Amino acid sequence: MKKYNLDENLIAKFDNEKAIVTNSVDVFYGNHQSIFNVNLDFPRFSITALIGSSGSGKSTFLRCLNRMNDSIANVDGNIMYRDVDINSKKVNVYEVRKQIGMVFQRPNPFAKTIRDNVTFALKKHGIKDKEELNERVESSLKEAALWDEVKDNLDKSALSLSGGQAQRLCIARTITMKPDILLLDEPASALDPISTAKIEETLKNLKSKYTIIIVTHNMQQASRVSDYTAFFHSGHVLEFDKTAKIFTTPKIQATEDYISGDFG
Ligand SMILES: Nc1ncnc2c1ncn2[C@@H]1O[C@H](COP(=O)(O)OP(=O)(O)OP(=O)(O)O)[C@@H](O)[C@H]1O
Repeated sequence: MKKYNLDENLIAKFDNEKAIVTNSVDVFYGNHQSIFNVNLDFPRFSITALIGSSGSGKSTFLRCLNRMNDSIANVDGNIMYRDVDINSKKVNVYEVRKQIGMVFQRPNPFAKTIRDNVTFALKKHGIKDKEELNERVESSLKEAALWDEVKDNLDKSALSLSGGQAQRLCIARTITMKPDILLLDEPASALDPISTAKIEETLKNLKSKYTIIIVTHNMQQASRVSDYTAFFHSGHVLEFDKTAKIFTTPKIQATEDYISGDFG
């Protein structure tokens, strides 16, 4: 395995408004440290890709951003969202997840109707008005680019959807809560190229309303959809910059080796 200089990290800062900022984030699974001193500013209304080889810490870091590591790891450092450190145990995790939603690698619709998948969380939060629920179903499915395909079958089981449709339903289910930030952990890795293209198109359309942070192994996908890219290696972020820069003129050898496939 090649050795890279972990001190040589190049984290660009931008003037854009920030959606979420991490300061000195370290993550420990028991005694094993998986994330080291990550300081990243995520620009608002843009897509940031987290790239890096398997085990480099992308998912662990992503999960810190809406407290999904609470029961499995110790997370140190500050994660600032709207002037609040959401890593503080005093902060209500359910409130955090209302603002910062997550979509997982495998589409995981509930064994309910398409409509009920979208309204489930809304009803839990006390929204009962039928008209409002119907409006939210339509607008969320439209935003997730699924409405045209399912509008005549809203009361059919979500389990009858294809993998790509189910993943767009999971996106609709998340955005129906009107979050600020959408986290996606390899959302297209289980999908065929056509479904993947639809997800990518959907994400590009969503970034006018949401800040999106996506973990991907797929370099073409990172270069197609993202505005910014963070390169993870052994739990460190070695380089963060505009995606166009990372993919054309990376500043360090490790990034160049990773994106050109000459890494390990
Ligand atoms: N639940 C867990 N318990 C203990 N160690 C874990 C756990 N999850 C991840 N790790 C360790 O943390 C490190 C980072 O893993 P993580 O899954 O975050 O990397 P990744 O870059 O997302 O990898 P992949 O691309 O394969 O999903 C690895 O050493 C992994 O073994």
